Amino acid sequence: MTALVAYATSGGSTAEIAGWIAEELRTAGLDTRLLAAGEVDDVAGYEALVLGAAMYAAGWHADARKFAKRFAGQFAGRPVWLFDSGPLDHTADDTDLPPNHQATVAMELLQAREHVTFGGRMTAEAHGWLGFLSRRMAKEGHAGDFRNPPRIRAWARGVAAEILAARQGT
Ligand SMILES: Cc1cc2nc3c(=O)[nH]c(=O)nc-3n(C[C@H](O)[C@H](O)[C@H](O)COP(=O)(O)O)c2cc1C
Repeated sequence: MTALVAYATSGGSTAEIAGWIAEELRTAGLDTRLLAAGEVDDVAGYEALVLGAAMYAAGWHADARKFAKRFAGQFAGRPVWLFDSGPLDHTADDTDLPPNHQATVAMELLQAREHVTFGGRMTAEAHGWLGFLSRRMAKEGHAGDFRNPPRIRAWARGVAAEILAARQGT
């Protein structure tokens, strides 16, 4: 049995968070695949899903939105968790941020158990459109890494425990 950790990213920081989560699932003894959301074309074989999205313009990264639509209803009976990463300050750690509209839709489509928001990261070194906008936002004082690996890893250990508990129930 294999868990899937899928992520939607433009600058790579959400992919890194997904990697930390996958590491914790593996440490807990779960066989785990880590894939970009756009690379997933079949979900039939997975016992559980963690889907993560970078947040842009108050919404979810398009690859995560498309994933939720493509696989709507296909995780029935299997546990699903959603996370997003975005705020360039400490609000995600200090408060329980509610899911935005697109995350709420994804929760319904995938019948997710839980949604959580983690802080984001922005560097001025990104390329292309992201680099252009990031440099502008960095000048306004928004650059930085607001991810919290201990919090993310602790959350992932809780997810792993729930996946293992779900196995007992089957
Ligand atoms: C143009 C732009 C728009 C953004 N819009 C939001 C937003 O609406 N809400 C938010 O929480 N974070 C926003 N962010 C911050 C990103 O979500 C954050 O940098 C995130 O870590 C990026 O993830 P990625 O590196 O995986 O693409 C924005 C960043 C950029 C560059």
